[in-house]
Amino acid sequence: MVVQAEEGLITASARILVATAVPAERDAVARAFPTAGRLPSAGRFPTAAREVRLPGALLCRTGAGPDLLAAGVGPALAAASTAGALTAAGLQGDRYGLVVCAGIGGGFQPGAPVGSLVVADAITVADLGAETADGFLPVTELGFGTITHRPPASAVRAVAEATGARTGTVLTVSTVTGTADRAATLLERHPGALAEGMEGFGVAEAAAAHGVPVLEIRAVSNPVGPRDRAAWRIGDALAALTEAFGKLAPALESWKPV
Ligand SMILES: O=C(O)c1cccc(C(=O)CC[C@H]2O[C@@H](n3cnc4c(=O)[nH]cnc43)[C@H](O)[C@@H]2O)c1
Repeated sequence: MVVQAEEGLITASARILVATAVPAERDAVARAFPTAGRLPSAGRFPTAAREVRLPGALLCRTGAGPDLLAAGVGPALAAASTAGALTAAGLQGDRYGLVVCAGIGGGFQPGAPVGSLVVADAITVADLGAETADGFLPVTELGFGTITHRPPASAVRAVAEATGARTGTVLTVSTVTGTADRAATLLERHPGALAEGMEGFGVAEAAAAHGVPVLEIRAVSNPVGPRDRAAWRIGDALAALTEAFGKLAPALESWKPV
């Protein structure tokens, strides 16, 4: 597989790490790689898969497909787990060429209806900063760090074309949005936001620290807004994730030089 991204050449030997939050999401991605084997009756992984114990996380090496990591819920644990996997690969001299954060997420309405797929052109942390009397200040305005990672545009396009995903900002939050007011505030601050999740920025920080490009793909399981558990469609979103990854392997192969 040869992929040219803005960040550099990803070669035929490049491996892909897919970081989800929970095992159910990881297994939804695994189901898209039938060449890796059948799901064993007693197990969760394709038969060709091998489990590698890493500090704080279990890595599933599918062989034919990408490596899969259930990295944990929230930006901090997802960053720690992803960094561990990237470090382990680097120490073995077998670095990853791409990290993909994938999972279910909330969709801002009407841009990202439940059941739709979103690929991030910006991975932005929404609540890292300071609350002041005059409103929220992002951490960058306090003189620290970054709040946005930008995936390679050519890769984002390839994913969108192959899967039909909508393209926009995916926000990372530490607290799931639960009111219409909060959703409106987030959209006012981030007019390009289509979805929110809890891991993307953490995964992206780890990838950036290792100089590896990152993507984020979210299948929308619920609307962002007033809390309504009856409106969750987690099964449908997991199925959409499987379908998306089924279309992704050829898309990655067809990425063109920028
Ligand atoms: O209790 C609630 O109201 C509630 C609403 C949505 C999601 C949750 C979760 O605990 C799931 C967190 C998990 O799933 C991703 N996720 C899914 N939907 C959203 C969302 O609307 N906003 C943020 N994250 C979401 C997230 O990436 C976590 O991995 C609870």
